[in-house]
Amino acid sequence: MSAVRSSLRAALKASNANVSARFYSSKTATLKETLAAMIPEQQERVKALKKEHGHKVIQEVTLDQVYGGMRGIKSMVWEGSVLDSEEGIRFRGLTIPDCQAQLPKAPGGEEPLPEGLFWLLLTGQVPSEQQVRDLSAEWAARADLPKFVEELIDRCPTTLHPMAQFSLAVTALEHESAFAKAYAKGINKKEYWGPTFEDSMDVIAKLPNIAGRIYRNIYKDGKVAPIDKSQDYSYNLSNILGFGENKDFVELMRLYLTIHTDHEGGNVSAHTAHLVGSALSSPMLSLSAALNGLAGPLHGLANQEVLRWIEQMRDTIGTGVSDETIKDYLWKTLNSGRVVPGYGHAVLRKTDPRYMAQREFALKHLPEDPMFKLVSQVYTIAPGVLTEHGKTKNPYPNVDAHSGVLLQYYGLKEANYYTVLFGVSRALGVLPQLIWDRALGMPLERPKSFDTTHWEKIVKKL
Ligand SMILES: CC(=O)SCCNC(=O)CCNC(=O)[C@H](O)C(C)(C)COP(=O)(O)OP(=O)(O)OC[C@H]1O[C@@H](n2cnc3c(N)ncnc32)[C@H](O)[C@@H]1OP(=O)(O)O
Ligand SMILES: O=C([O-])CC(=O)C(=O)O
Repeated sequence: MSAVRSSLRAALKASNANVSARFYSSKTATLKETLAAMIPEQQERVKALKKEHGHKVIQEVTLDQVYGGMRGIKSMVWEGSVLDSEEGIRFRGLTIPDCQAQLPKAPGGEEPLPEGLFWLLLTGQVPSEQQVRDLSAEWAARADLPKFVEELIDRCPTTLHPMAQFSLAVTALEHESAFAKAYAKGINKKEYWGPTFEDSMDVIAKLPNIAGRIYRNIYKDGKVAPIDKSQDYSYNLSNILGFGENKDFVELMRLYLTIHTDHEGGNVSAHTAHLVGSALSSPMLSLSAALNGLAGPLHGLANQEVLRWIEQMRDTIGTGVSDETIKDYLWKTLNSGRVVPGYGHAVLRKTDPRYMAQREFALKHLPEDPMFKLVSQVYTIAPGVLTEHGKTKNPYPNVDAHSGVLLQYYGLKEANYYTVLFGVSRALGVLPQLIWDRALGMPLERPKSFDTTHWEKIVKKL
């Protein structure tokens, strides 16, 4: 082992690398080692940027933006991904097709492993196959839940929404937080990122057991399969849900968990994780807050709403119907004062590439499924209707317009559960940023607000 590597090892041990230490025997750099090596340079980069350009004015803000959900106000730092309104998301500069081509796959698999995307989001580097295998093994090794969290989930009434159960269980993991314990002992600010990394790895590793247990309790026999330590994250999640035997479902999970991770910083779940984390709340509390935002119907819960809406459409008008019939159905939804779920976006102005990735998966694996055909037909008709309706700035489908139809095809038909899978994936996107927030010493987030009387005075003076 080189001198650099052994001094890194000593530094990491000092920064609470309890579980990671088990993987030091690996020949390739671990994720924590890779990250530790990057932090000083990034700290210097940000320091220099602020010193030289900190005083510059970036943009003007209008009153419409203040009253309009802060759309377009450039006010956050988010390292993992940037969203272009026309092109869609790039993860550390890579598009979804780039990720499909470049990220490591499971043996015999064709879709990227979300472990690789997590590595990419955190470090900006495409990991080697060995690094991804080691990360799968590390997550599997950390997957066990504390007994009281299992009992907490088991005691939830089956009528409690799966997202509420999910958020409860993640909040309860606070009990295990290395960051909260280190803070209570008086950890130096410079070392915050170490226990934040450990907590993030722990909480992500435990999500298949939480998500799987909720599903098995509400919809099945309550029996939860053990984690297979030789398998990847998506296999284990699929297996706990009860779909481990179905290779195509496992492949779908790999794609699903990769593409739902991150969508730059301003979306409700990412922004929430960042905001709550800025108070130095633990990764567990920050993530559970993000999940509560994801559970709203204008955000992640839209995937549940889409499947319900498509099923209601099928039950009302049937399948194999004319375009005109679908058009009428869309108008009925709009005229009743509801949104068309899965369509529109706060930033995107074209079809979401995450929708396209799922559509391509469907064209390959389930081209004849009647529900997929219905979704495809809506895809050709809804943009015209929404344009004619004239309200939405984006008449095209977003990620949530497609996910449900894939899951139902493989037998995961319980739409109320769908956002839990979104939440598992979103954890892999928001926690890397929280680690960087701590490494860069990002401050408490606290924008200025005024009441309407003040705003009236402010704008009248302009
Ligand atoms: C993972 C994700 O979070 S992706 C988004 C998932 N959510 C959905 O699919 C729900 C349906 N879509 C929507 O409600 C919206 O398009 C949102 C919430 C995603 C974005 O909201 P905004 O940025 O405010 O959209 P926009 O500026 O285009 O809205 C202007 C008007 O069009 C309406 N509109 C937007 N999308 C739709 C839609 N799909 N159907 C009907 N009306 C719509 C808005 O409700 C708003 O109406 P209002 O002026 O009466 O308040
Ligand atoms: O970007 C947004 O506002 C919503 C979204 O698509 C996501 O969070 O995945």
